[in-house]
Amino acid sequence: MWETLKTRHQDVATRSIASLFSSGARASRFSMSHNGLLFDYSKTNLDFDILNDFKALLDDVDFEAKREAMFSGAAINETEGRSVLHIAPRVAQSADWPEIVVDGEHVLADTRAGHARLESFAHDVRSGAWPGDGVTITDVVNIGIGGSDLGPAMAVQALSPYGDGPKCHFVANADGADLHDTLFDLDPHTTMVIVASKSFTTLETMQNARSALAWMSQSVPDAPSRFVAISSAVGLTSAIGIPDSQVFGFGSYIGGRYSVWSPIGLSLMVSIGPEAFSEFLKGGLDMDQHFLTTPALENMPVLLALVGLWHHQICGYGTRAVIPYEQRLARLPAYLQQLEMESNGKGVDMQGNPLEHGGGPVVWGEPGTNGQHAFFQLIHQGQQVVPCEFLVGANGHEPDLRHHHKVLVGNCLAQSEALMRGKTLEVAYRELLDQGIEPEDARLLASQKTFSGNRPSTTLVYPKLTPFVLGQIIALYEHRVFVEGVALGINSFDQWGVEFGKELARAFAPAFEGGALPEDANPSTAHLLEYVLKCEETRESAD
Ligand SMILES: O=P(O)(O)OC[C@H]1O[C@](O)(CO)[C@@H](O)[C@@H]1O
Repeated sequence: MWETLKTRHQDVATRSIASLFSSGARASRFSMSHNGLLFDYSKTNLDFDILNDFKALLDDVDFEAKREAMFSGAAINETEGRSVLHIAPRVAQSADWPEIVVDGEHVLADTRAGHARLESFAHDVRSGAWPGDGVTITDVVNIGIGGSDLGPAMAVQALSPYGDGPKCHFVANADGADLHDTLFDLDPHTTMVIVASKSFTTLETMQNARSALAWMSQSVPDAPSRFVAISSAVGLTSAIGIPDSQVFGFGSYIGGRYSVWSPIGLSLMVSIGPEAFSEFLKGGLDMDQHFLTTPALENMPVLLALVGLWHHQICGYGTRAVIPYEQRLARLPAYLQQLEMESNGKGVDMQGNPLEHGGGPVVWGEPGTNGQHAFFQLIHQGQQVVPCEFLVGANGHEPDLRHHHKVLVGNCLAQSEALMRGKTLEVAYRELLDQGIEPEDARLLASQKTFSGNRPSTTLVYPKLTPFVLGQIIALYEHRVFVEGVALGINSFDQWGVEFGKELARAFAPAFEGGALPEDANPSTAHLLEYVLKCEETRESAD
């Protein structure tokens, strides 16, 4: 099917997307809605023949059976020998969802019990009942990195209008500046620290946790009592003395970058409250039900994936820009970078063979309208085509600033229109003449003001960024990653590619304590280190 799709691409490569609208019904036929969300992919070069070829491709790779396997708890993460059940916290919200049994463990029953315990703890923190010494927690510092940071950080910001609990802060980087700048003006007496790490071995997180504990110990006599641990490796959490009653575990079948739904989302739960957090889970559940039961070509995550495969694998566009017209989704592109690039940024298939059709694209982005004043120049006139994925809410949370929202939405719609429509040399020239520019100057300037157009984009419209809607959106993207991974033959749930760099960082550590670099270190690396150490000595003697 890949070859058929590539041939189709050759046939339609020069076709104008705008011309596809001449049939009149394209806008409604190449968009779909589900429970408040509208996904419009009409401003792409996809047609029904292409979609049907993709459907055949999904049949070839047994997509429906693989989807069923994920939901039923089969060990589809083969290289780590694990099930993939980030859906568990969501489907556990439905009393009727059939139990999922993995290695004799009743996943949903366990998930519900763990969730109830977490909810009770979050209630206590929010009400001031915890820590119980007359202190009310005003600030929460989540120490974690990757999936133990990006999901909660993105969601806390996204749902800030619902945030009526303690203020949440996030520390991820090994750079001490991150911890320093966060703790700088916090009161240790009223601060709770969450150490969030699935493995509880991640270097950055462990170092930040120890330094935060030292900071807390200067003022709070029983500092570990203000710490909470969240991990799949609960046996390791005692290393920093966190009491068992403040340790919340979750199953290893929930991958780090898929873990915002699990206890890793505690900071979000404390911020918006357990009821609103349940709404977030229910939004995810809504998307799960849709994804699991809807035919492929009416299925939102599948369609999102097919657009992605069409643009990257077939058209050869190297990157995908995600542009939320929603300031509070400022961290969504970073969140999706991990979700998509750590999942599908692979070079080999499940059997270890080089991927025939490549892995996932580079994902990047910024909120609109800011991006318009930064990188949209290239998107409109640069020589490479960057498919854009716009997201926009029909409503904002600021009724008094509704006029701002109209401008925001207007800009979003204008971008997708301009990208597709373009502007010919002739039109640009005429416009300049109409402005009274001399013909010779107009001719010169017109080429600068020409837009090739025919640049694809999709738009996801949601009613308002509520906890439920955010849950729908995040689950939508997660399932998209799964579909793309299945189509390409990738295991989307391991991340061996990040291990080698970690190994070398560990091996280099002694060189900073008077030891030596490993013998096989490259001379360039040795030269850089020598320079750093020299500067460090200079700084110390200057002190
Ligand atoms: O939650 P942990 O185990 O500290 O891992 C943090 C992150 O590190 C990674 O393993 C990559 O190094 C991610 O997959 C994960 O989200």
